[in-house]
Amino acid sequence: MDTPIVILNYKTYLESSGANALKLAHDLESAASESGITMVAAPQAADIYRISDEASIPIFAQHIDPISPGGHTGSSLINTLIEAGISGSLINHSENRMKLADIDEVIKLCRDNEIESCVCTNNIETSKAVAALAPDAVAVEPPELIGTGIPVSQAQPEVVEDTVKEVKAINKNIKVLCGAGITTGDDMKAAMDLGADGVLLASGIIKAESPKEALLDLVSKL
Ligand SMILES: O=C(CO)COP(=O)(O)O
Repeated sequence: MDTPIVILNYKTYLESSGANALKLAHDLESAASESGITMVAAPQAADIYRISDEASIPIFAQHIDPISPGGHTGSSLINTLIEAGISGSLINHSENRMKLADIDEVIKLCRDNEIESCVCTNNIETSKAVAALAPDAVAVEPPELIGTGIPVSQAQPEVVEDTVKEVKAINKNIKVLCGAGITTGDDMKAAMDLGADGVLLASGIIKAESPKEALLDLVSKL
């Protein structure tokens, strides 16, 4: 089996913005090299180049717009994000939801540009719908648990287990991650025991006193 994946969604916390975004990237870099676990940073668009210039870690965008080059003021163009240093993107995060047709368009843009697509979903049913679009990964995150510190893998294990089962039945090549409230080694181990390929998380690491120690604790039970 492939190694577990950790994606850290930087969101728009001050602790993960600007100079702090780079500091966190170095924490991810050293935690990944000490643990051997793949750790991906998903910073704000404005911080992507800063991180790719200074750190050696995979970087995902938090969002890509379903557009081609031209007149789209204020949008995030995939070509520019790739040049800035991304190798993948989150799509349809609960805090930035998209229409189904636009999700499909962005998955295709990622495929055509040979970068990874990770579509966020809110439950088992939307995970099944998205699996039909064949992204590289689906990340199921019940919105009511996001930012609460209550881990989906322990509070709603059936959501993780059934999403894995249903998505893999549609397309076994799609990786299934879970997120919302994931913080500790026990939370991540519970996710992996339920069949997940990894976790997508934010506040538990970003708000920790030592993000690097929190990352090492996260993967300590694997
Ligand atoms: O939305 C999330 C990651 O994309 C989860 O956020 P928290 O880890 O803060 O609950």
